[in-house]
Amino acid sequence: MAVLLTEQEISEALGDLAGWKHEGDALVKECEFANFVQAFAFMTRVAMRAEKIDHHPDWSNSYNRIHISLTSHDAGGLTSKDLALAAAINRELSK
Ligand SMILES: C[C@H](O)[C@H](O)[C@H]1CNC2=NC(N)=NC(=O)C2=N1
Repeated sequence: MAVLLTEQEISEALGDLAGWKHEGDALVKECEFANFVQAFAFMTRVAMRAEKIDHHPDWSNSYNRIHISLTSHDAGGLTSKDLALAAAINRELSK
């Protein structure tokens, strides 16, 4: 099982993760797109990345908005896998 990050490790990492906030045991981000198709295309790209790193977002979609929450369920909090997925999501958003 992955090791939980310390508060200091989390706040340091957030410096490089634009738009992400630390809430409880999760990193959260709100995304807005031009329309539903753009939002769903983004979710599909992220789904492929999530499968590759075997770490998956908790998220919800309403038309052009997506609420994303990342946590490591098996570890009971934030791990390096959440940071890796948050960085991968930001890379997809910047394309
Ligand atoms: C067996 C497999 O590694 C686990 O089920 C993985 C898959 N994806 C996961 N994703 C997230 N966010 N948390 C997990 O604990 C988790 N566990």
